[in-house]
Amino acid sequence: MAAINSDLSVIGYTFEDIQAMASEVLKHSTLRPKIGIICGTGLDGIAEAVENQTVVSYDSIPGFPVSTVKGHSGHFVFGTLQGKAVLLMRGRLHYYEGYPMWKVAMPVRVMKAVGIETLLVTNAAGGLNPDYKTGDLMVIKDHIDLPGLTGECVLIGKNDERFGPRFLATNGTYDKDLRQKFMEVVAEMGHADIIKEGVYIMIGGPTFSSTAEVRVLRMFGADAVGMSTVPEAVVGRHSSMRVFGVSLITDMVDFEDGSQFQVTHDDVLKVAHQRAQLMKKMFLKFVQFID
Ligand SMILES: O=P(O)(O)O[C@@H]1C[C@H](O)[C@@H](CO)O1
Ligand SMILES: Nc1nc2[nH]cnc2c(=O)[nH]1
Repeated sequence: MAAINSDLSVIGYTFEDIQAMASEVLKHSTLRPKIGIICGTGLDGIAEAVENQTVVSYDSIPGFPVSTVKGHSGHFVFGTLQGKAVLLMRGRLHYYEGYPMWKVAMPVRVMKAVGIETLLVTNAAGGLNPDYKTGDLMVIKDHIDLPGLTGECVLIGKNDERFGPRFLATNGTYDKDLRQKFMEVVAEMGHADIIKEGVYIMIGGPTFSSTAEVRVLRMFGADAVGMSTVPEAVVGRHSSMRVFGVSLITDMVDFEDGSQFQVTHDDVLKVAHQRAQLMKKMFLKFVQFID
């Protein structure tokens, strides 16, 4: 009798699958971007600033999963930002939507096959660090892959070395120069007061964390909690991309027992929309410095 799970080929897309999807995406534009941007929940305002846009809907790419979450519209946008060719993902995939972890970050492999070398990732997150406030931005200096630590690492499954190495060091995932440049840009724009640098912890979601859980997350050393980004950043590094991530703090978690405040997805979207224009301006300045 065959061993259970002996067919490892069912885990993951093949190199050829990814190449085929990338070719499909590339058919739609003559641009060959090296900068890729993944827009977090409600944070796709940056797409408005993209000039010479070509939109490629995920559902038009054979085999490509679709986004199902409010605030994630589900298409790639080719175009230029400050004259630089970019490829945006308006809509990401989350583990809690029911996708296996290896599928959640497969668009990053497609981006790599398209030619992306620098990956900029945004997300909406809850603030755990008591020095933060709603509306702050946290440049991600490191992450805690809670699903990964508990056996749901995005790189689990058969490894094709053409994607990257079997074993990956994930310290230093977030590019130091890009982090520094973003902080400088924001400070020059007069917003040094809202910019922080910290550790993002990924939970599987879709539940927002309980009071006991947020205490644990803080004890682990995390400054913000969210439900995405880490698989994308890990696959980005696995693909030898330069990775940058920034979290918008959409709410502050409450550590007190009996707290009446309960965050909702609409609260997250509201703060994301309030900050959309500012984030757009920051990214417009930031991309100028990316080679
Ligand atoms: O895609 P991101 O991580 O920005 O989305 C956050 C986390 C959940 O998907 C959602 C919760 O409101 O926002
Ligand atoms: N509290 C909290 N707020 C969020 N905003 C976006 N994601 C999250 C999360 O996981 N927790």
